[in-house]
Amino acid sequence: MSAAETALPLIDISRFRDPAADRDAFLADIRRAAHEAGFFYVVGHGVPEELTSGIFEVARRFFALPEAERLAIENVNTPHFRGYTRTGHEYTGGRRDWREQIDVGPEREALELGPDDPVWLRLIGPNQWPAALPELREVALAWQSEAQRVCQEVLRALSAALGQPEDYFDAWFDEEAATHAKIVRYPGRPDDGTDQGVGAHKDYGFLALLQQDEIGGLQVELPDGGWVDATPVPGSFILNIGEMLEIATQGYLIATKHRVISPPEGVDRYSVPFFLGPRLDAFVEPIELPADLAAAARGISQDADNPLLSAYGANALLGWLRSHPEVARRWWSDVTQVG
Ligand SMILES: O=C(O)CCC(=O)C(=O)O
Ligand SMILES: [Fe+2]
Repeated sequence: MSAAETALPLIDISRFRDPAADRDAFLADIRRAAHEAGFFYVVGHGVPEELTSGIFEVARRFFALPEAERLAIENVNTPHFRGYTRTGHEYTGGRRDWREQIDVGPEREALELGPDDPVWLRLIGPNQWPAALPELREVALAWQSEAQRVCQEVLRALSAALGQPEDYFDAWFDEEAATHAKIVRYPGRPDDGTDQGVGAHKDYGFLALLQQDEIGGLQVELPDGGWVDATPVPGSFILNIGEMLEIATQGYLIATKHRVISPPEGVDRYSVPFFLGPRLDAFVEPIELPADLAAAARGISQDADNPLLSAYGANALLGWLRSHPEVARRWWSDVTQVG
């Protein structure tokens, strides 16, 4: 499948630093992709093939481990939403997602918190790694660091495309940035007639990056409410705009809804999404856009069931509590107000 046959735009991010490339043409291309679709393929990213195949290889080995080994790092063990989630134990839009996964965040110790500290600081804490597959840690952290590098490069290109200095957002993405990755397996659809691999949603950080295998199933919502396939393009990542960037641009950039349809019975799909979240204490303020872009800003679409809160930590916590009710019940039942 070549990019010309796909419904979403394709951006070669290496053009951003290439002295021989036409910078204005490149910025116009990435601006259009992020404004119109909010979803695009990225090539020219420089992530070694060894790492992209390595992460799928450890993923296959992890999900093939006996259930007891996977459950040894189940996310209900800690309050930080890290570690393993069994198939059918995560929810989107109130409905069960048919996928199993490991959540990985930055390697940090839990904080000693007092009663006046914001509750979302309790999200910070260590990862859980499988004793039976020690190489997963190294590969996952290396992959995550490359995914963050690519996302930050795309964010710098978007900042420039929006008439801002390239480093406009850099301060939110220091070593305390709330980034995270998921290593996901979508089993073939269950025999109960459902096919929700993951239900329709927007991502709530600044940007998300996705490495998907060749199976397909990711779909992206069109402005008219229809859905298009984000067909796999070998060697590419898919990048999409998150809600924080939609807020910062007053809707000039768009956080597009997407979902995953389960593969057919007997087929597994693997994917590795990465979410570029800022520091938990980031407050997202509107960018002053050039007049022509401001005129094309659509405003922010508030969803009554999923209100946008301004401090990133509050949004992130709300998202985690909704999608992982078992962790919420065990570790967060004292929390009645997140923001
Ligand atoms: O696995 C995929 O293709 C997409 C996953 C996704 O959208 C998410 O986890 O937020
Ligand atoms: Fe997503």
